[in-house]
Formats: sequence, C-alpha cells, structure tokens
Amino acid sequence: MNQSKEQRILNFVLQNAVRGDPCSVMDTIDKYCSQKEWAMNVGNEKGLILDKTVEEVNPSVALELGTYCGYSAVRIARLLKAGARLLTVEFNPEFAAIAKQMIEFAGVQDKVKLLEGPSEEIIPQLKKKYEVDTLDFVFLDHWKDRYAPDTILLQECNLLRKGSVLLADNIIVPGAPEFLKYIRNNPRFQCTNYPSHLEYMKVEDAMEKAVFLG
Ligand SMILES: Cc1ncnc2c1ncn2[C@@H]1O[C@H](/C=C/CNC(=O)c2cc(-c3ccc(F)cc3)cc(O)c2O)[C@@H](O)[C@H]1O
Ligand SMILES: [Mg+2]
Repeated sequence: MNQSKEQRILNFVLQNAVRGDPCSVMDTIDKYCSQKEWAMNVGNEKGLILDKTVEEVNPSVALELGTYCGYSAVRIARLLKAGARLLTVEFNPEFAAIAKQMIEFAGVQDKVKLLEGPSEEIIPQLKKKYEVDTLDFVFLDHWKDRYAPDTILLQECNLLRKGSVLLADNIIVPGAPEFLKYIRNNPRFQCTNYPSHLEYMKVEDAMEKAVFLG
C-alpha cells in the first residue's frame, strides 16, 4: 500500500531534521512542502504571526483544533514556559499517529497532549477529563465550518476568560465566512486581522485574532 503524503513528510523529517530541535523540524517540513509536496501546515510566514501571538499571550494552557502533522503543535510548544501545556485535537487516527511521532521527534512531547477525537466531543471534556480551568490561547486550524460552532461551544463550556485569545488560520483561503461574521459582530470579542499569504504560495491569506472580553 503506497505511503500517504503525511507519511512522506514525517519520513523526510526523521531522515533530515535534528532530533530534539523544534526549529529544525519546522524548517524541514517547510522545505519539503515548498519544494516537493504542498501541505496545509500553517507555514513560516503565518507561523511568525502565530509565534508573536503566543509570545504575547505567554499561555499556561493552550488549545489547538486540528493537529494534522503536528507542525503548529511543535511551533507553539517550543515557545511555552516551563509547566505550560498545549492540548491539540485531531480526529483522523492516521494524522494523529504521524503528529505524535513528529512531536516526539521535536522533543516537545512533555508540553503537548494530543487528544484524538472530534472537537465537538473533546471540548466538553476539557474541564473534567483534562483538568482545564480556562484556556489562555486557542489556535483554530481545523475544518473551517467548525470555527464558529466550536467558538460558541468553548463559551458554553465556560472555557474562555476575560483576555482569552483566539487565533484563526485561513480567513481568506479556504476562508471561514460564518466565523468572521460571528466573531466580528460579537461585542464580546475584540478582533484584529493579520494579512499574510497562504503557506508555500503567493496567494493572499490572513489570520484573525479575537480577544474574549468576558
Ligand atoms: C471537527 C474536528 N475535530 C478534530 N479534528 C479535526 C476536525 N476537523 C478537522 N480536523 C482535522 O484538522 C485538520 C484539518 C484542517 C483543515 N484545514 C484546511 O482545510 C486547510 C486548507 C488549506 C487550503 C488552502 C488552499 C487550497 F487550494 C487548498 C487547501 C489551507 C490551510 O491552511 C488549511 O488549514 C485535519 O488534520 C483534520 O483531520
Ligand atoms: Mg490552516
């Protein structure tokens, strides 16, 4: 059975990146996906916006929706202070298995907990099963039509506090129109748009930051 693209990305990292070095893992994935096979990692340009937001928030508890191969999980986890943790949600078992290996190879496994399952099932379990009080930072990068319902679900589950920061990828392409409409018209969120480009392409894209006002 021939390999998946995601398996080829992981193999390229295992053979070319430096074990225990998150930046080397990120650079190696970016190299493969810009030169050999495009893949939907947030990439280095939007990745820098993600970095700046994570550094600004300096979260103790962060949530990522849509792990995929683990690129942004490694990217976020490398910036977390001692004792801080990233919970990342992925419902495709093949991607979850690849991401787990990616995270371990990068050496950030002690900061990352990969939760396998659909976000709509995992989010309501965060408080009791995963001992979360509130979330300091949420990175949305899963199916685009899930951004709005999951943002509502996070509020219903009392997981946001005054100052919690959401950062959403792909505001232009593939786009998340329902989310944008919801979040920009909601007085409980302060929104900021960050124009950028689609990973590995000259196509315009953007990220949206939304601060929960409580
Ligand atoms: C409810 C639920 N629960 C748990 N895991 C969930 C979940 N919904 C999805 N997932 C998981 O998350 C990832 C999915 C990411 C979706 N991302 C994109 O579709 C995406 C697409 C592009 C793109 C741009 C231009 C093109 F021409 C083609 C594609 C760029 C991107 O950056 C994207 O993020 C994937 O690993 C999926 O299994
Ligand atoms: Mg994306």
